This record gives sequence, C-alpha cells and structure tokens, in this order.
Amino acid sequence: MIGLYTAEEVRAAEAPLLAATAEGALMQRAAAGLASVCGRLLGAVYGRRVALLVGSGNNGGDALFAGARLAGRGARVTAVLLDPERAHPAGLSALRRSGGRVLAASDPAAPPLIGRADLVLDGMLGIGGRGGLRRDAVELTWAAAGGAGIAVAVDVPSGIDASTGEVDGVAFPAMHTVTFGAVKRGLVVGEGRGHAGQVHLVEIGLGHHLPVATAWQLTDADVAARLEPPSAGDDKYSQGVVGVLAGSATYPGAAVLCTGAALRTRPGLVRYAGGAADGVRAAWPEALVTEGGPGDAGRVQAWVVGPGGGTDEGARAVLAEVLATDLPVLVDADALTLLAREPELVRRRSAPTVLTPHDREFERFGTPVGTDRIGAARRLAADLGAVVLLKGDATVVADPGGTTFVNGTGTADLATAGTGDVLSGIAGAVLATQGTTGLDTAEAAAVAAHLHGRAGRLAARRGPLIAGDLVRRLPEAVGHVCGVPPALLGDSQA
Ligand SMILES: NC(=O)C1=CN([C@@H]2O[C@H](COP(=O)(O)OP(=O)(O)OC[C@H]3O[C@@H](n4cnc5c(N)ncnc54)[C@H](O)[C@@H]3O)[C@@H](O)[C@H]2O)[C@@H](O)CC1
Ligand SMILES: [K+]
Repeated sequence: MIGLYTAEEVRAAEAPLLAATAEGALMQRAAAGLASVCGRLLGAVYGRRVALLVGSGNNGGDALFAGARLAGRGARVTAVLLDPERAHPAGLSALRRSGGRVLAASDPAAPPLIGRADLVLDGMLGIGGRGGLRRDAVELTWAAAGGAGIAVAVDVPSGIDASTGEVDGVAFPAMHTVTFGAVKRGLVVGEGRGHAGQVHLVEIGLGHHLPVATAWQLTDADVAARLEPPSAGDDKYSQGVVGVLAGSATYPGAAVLCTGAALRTRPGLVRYAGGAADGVRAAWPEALVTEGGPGDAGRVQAWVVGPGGGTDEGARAVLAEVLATDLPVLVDADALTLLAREPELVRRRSAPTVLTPHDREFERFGTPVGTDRIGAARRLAADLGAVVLLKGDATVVADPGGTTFVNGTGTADLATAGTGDVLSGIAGAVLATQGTTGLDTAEAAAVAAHLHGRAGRLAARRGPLIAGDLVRRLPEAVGHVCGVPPALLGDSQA
C-alpha cells in the first residue's frame, strides 16, 4: 500500500531529519532525484533546452539545484525567477556556476523561452504554497501549457493544495510530478490528481520519521493479496453468495449490470430478487432469480440494494429489511436517497455497511462534498458509522475510524451511465467473501473500486466504453491484478 500524507505530516517528519543532517543535504537528495527523473524523461540531456520556473521558497531551490545538475550534463538551462530578490541564493549560485542563465519573470523574453523549452520544471510553489497562483505565476504556467516541452512539477504542481488536491484558480498542468519523501494526498485526489500527471517518488530518508498513514492507495499487488482465489475445497456457496436487490420491471438495466458484475467478479453464486427478474434471467442464466423480496431469495452472505430500485414504499421496505439483518449491506443509488431521509436505519447497525454515493447523493445527507474529498468522506462515515465510498475521478473510501483509501485506477472513461451499478455488483461480490477472508469492509470497498477502474482502463483501450464492457472486462481485470497473462483468460479476450 502507498501511504498518502498531508503537507503538515510531511513537514513534521522533515523537522527531525533536517536537524540530523548537514545543512542543504536533503535538498541535494531531492535535486539529485529530480535531475535523474528529468534526464530519463529527456532521453539525452546534452544540448536540450530546460526552463526552470523558480519561486521564492525551497521548492525553487530544488529546481535550481536540479537545473545546475542538468546544466552540468550539457543542457541549456535558464531559470525564470518570480521574485529575483528572494530566489534560493545557494541554488542560484550553483546554477550560475554550471553555466545556467537567469531571467526575471517580468522579462518579455521569458514566456517564449518557456514555450520553446524541451522540459519545463515547475519550482514555483511546493508544500509551502498558500492560496492560488499569483498573476505572474499564472502567466508562466500558460506559457508552459502552451509549449511543446515536457511539463514536470517539483514536489507538487504549483497552485494545488498539497493536502486536499484543491485548485484555487489556475495550477500548473504537469505531465509528471517528482515528489520527495512521501506521496502528498493532493497528488492523487480531487483536481490535484488531474494536474499531477505521473507521480515519481524520490526517497530522501523521510521513511521512519513519517507517522503511520491514515490514507492509502492500493496497488495491483495489494488487491491481488485481498482476492482469495478459489481453492480445491470450495463450492459455489463457500465462494461467497451475493444477493442483488436492484432494478424494476420497467428498468431492468441496473439489475442486469449489477448481477453481471457480481458474477464476473466472484463467480460463486449470485441471487437476484426483484421486479427485473425476467431481464436478469435472460441476461444471466447463471444467477438464481426470484420475483419476490429479499426473504424469498435464499441465503446470502452480502446484500446489494438500490440501483434502479426506485424510492417508493416497497423499495423502502426492502432497504429496511436488509439493513435489519446482520449481513454486510452495500447501499447505492435510490436506496441512498431513501437512507438520507432515515439515516438511523444505518446508524443502529453493527454489521458492515458500505454507502456508495456520487456527489449529488452525498449532498442529500446534509452537506456538499466541497473541495476536501477525503475530509468529506470521513465526516459522513463517522456520522453514520458506515463505510463511505465517495465516487469520483479518484474514488475515496473512508471508514468511521478515519482510515481512508484513494483509488488510483479511475479513468474519465467511466463517466457513463450504468458504471455505478457495475461497481455495486463488484463490491457486493467482494463483501460476500468477508466471512471467509476476514477482509476489512473499507478494504473490500477499495478493492472493488480498484477492479472497477482496472476494468474501465482495459475496456477503454478499445475505444469509448459502455457499462456492459466493464462487466465483460472484469475477469481480465481480476487476472491483470493477479498477474495472470491475458492469453490465459478464456472468453474474456473477446
Ligand atoms: N524541508 C525540507 O527538508 C525539504 C524541502 N524540500 C522542498 O521544499 C518545499 C517546501 O519549501 P518551502 O517551505 O520554502 O515552501 P515553498 O517552496 O512552497 O514556498 C513557500 C514560499 O512561497 C511564498 N508563497 C506562499 N504561497 C504563495 C503564493 N500563492 N504565491 C506566491 N508566493 C507564495 C511564501 O511566502 C514562502 O516564502 C517542498 O515542497 C520541497 O520542494 C525539498 O528540498 C526536500 C527537503
Ligand atoms: K512546484
């Protein structure tokens, strides 16, 4: 798992390390790592044009020292200083000694020079940045965005809040971010994620000074470790039985997608109960289907309730019935609307509950999501005593104790009708294995979000995706995270 940290946590961890190391040593480590990533991105360094955007803090110092190293390898480096009086003095001398040039940001030659650069290094603001970019910094940012060079942010893209990912106005649109010591949360969540590009972590020795993270990102390997493969002793019941309560006679789509996703994730046994029975039977002969309610479905190990289920009295009764059980329940879509009216239905539960709102559904519980998505998900989870999976570009999963997962596999291609129903089915299937795997509820939800994103990425390789493509790609997504070569994945190659 990759720990995700706030700017404050990183600062607190840096303090003892700074005290224990020679002055400037940490910055040298940072600059060496930064220059080496830039060198790799450029391929050949000799003769390449590099522009440094330099602010008044240590972030600018990192850029200047890295620029000096690149100049030492023959790059043509020019530093553009936002505040020439306050630029890092030692960094500036090092750059000059290596043959680098210096310009003030106010110099009319600066924007065209940035536009022509092969690589632009954004050292305007780091974790000490507050508020949005000022006008001069915005102009340099536009010049970089309009140029053809590789845009690389130092530590964090200038203009994002390193802890929340909030962007107030304009932020540097990096293709790569070279971050030091720890991955800052703002690089993976909210608008910050879209500005960070590919994140490269450079170790500077912060390791054991960091606190245990309270926010994490799962890797493919982490997800694989949480998906127990079927064993020789398993039968269809022991792999986890999911009950899907979704859709209606008029709108069977959500039920079909949700049931299919559950089957394709963990093909033990999926039971369906509800008005879309005919549609589900036609699409998934593998499912056990009834027109009745949850009580007619047979035994299950987890319920999924809500997608396309409506908000009438009957739907409310179904929701209340499953929430009164001691089984894991995933509450989505229409059932969230119902739950927002009667949150005590979930507050009085002790069994695992996962709510999967998007922003508008989240707001029905009282407050809008706002710009701090991790904070928002944690607040609602603590308030309701349930796991909250807040959907988004980077889906955030928070448990009532505050442990949080930020999904890294999401893609904009998933913003299409029905993909939420697929996520619910996947999550239901993973939750149904809790009885045998002992998997933590928030981790189960995070595993589902990861697989959902993986399936989305695989499907999007072939062009625009629809929700059904996600279902088709799920076995391949599971195989991908578990390291199974695609050629061995049977009919999912179609
Ligand atoms: N502390 C350390 O041990 C290390 C820090 N490193 C670098 O240092 C950075 C943090 O350095 P700083 O604390 O100097 O912070 P910054 O480099 O982010 O700069 C803060 C400075 O910018 C000004 N400022 C804040 N918001 C502004 C805005 N919106 N517009 C214009 N000016 C603004 C402040 O007055 C302050 O002087 C990290 O992000 C990282 O790049 C690395 O060198 C690794 C080691
Ligand atoms: K920066």
